[in-house]
Amino acid sequence: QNQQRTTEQWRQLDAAHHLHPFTDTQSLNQQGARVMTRSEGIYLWDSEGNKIIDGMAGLWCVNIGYGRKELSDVAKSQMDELPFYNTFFKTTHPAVVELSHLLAQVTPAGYEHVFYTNSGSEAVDTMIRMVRHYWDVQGKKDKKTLIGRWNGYHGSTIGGSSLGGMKYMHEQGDLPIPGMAHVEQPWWYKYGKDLSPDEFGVEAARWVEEKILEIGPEKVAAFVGEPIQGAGGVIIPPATYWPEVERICRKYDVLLVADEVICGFGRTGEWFGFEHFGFRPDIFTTAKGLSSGYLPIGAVFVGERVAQGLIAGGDFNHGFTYSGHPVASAVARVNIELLRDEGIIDRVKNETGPYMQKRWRETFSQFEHVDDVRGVGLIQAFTLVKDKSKRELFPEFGDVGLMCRDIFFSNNLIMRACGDHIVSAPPLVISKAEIDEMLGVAARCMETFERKLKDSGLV
Ligand SMILES: Cc1ncc(COP(=O)(O)O)c(CNc2cccc(C(=O)O)c2)c1O
Repeated sequence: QNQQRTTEQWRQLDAAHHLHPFTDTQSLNQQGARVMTRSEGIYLWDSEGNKIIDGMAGLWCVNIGYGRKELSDVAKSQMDELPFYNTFFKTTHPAVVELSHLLAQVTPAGYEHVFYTNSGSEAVDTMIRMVRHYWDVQGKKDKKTLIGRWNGYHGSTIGGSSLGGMKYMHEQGDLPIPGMAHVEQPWWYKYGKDLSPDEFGVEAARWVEEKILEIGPEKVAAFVGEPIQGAGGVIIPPATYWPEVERICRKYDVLLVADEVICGFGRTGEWFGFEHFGFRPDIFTTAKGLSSGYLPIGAVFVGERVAQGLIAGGDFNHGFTYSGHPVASAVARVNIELLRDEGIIDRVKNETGPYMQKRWRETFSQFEHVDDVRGVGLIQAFTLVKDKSKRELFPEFGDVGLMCRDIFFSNNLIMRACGDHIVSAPPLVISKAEIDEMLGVAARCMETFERKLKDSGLV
């Protein structure tokens, strides 16, 4: 259906008209974008006919894998029947009702209410407004500040990027907005010093208590965190971290929010990351795996306490034209039904996740400049380090990460460099054979990388 063009023609038109996200447009246009034309399972094909292993499931989102006709079929039939209607002004429609009913079944008990958005960022901004409105309705109008983590990622809207802890995003456009605070991330490898991971987990959670006391509990509305920090480098907190954070939030009556945009819908082997780590958020935000990226949709799940507060609180003046969009809702419903009925999440937990974690460690631990090889379910990473024996990172954090990522990419394997962390989050349908194929390519790339590293004089 797209007009057939040469790669060069697509690149030229793209360079002439298309501004890409998170991109230095000038440098991209010098080298030209890679044109992805079609996909199937865990594979992509580009306009030059290269078959590519998508070790990142797009952007951590294509949980169901590419090419599921059940989703395109339901999109067409819903679009033919009711392509759009809004959920403002006392109207609803079957597609969003059925999705909401299904989501109440796949979430643990106590999360019966869901608000829809078009993205994870909008889900985060919705949460920010909900949290502040909730405390207003409770008569605690000073309880406004939200605490996040440095290097946390909560999207690109003004609210999401303020709550996020990416300093380069704050510097761009005079952020954060008022009422945002940050604590250090629970990254044992860098901050753990001589503490054991379990000791460090409690220590890192105490940073939250210190921040609450510094601001004043009567001013702190919520603590917000990704169960595993994704774009911040797949920072997996020690098991002691989240239960301690939950205890602290309850102690000071601070709402606990999980940002499940990456961890949600099976990524860790549980439906949600908070189930893996054993805590219960008051609210959690989702997007990505909700529709497996086939159509844009996000959702905010509201626990009983906040839901009752909002429902009793009169007009909640917030929402989007496409909140609960019929076609996105129908696609999300079928996506969730497939994840559930095909037992995909159980397989991640009991079969392909453990296999990936075993093979991932076997493949990468052998390399001289790789350390902190880690992962849960089907989200995994390692860190490129200057000297393993001293847990010494490279001084210009990020340069070698890009070098490594480019070697994978030119060998038709997509992994992601977050600083000097190399991370992967493939579609949840990846088979054991495909895991072996992916890691076979990766191992050869790492041999090339270590040769290049030695030639670079960086080590
Ligand atoms: C935890 C979390 N919260 C919110 C968002 C924002 O979602 P939207 O993008 O749909 O507004 C995200 C998104 N995460 C994200 C998005 C784009 C790129 C990368 C990367 O790691 O390269 C990560 C995320 O990972």
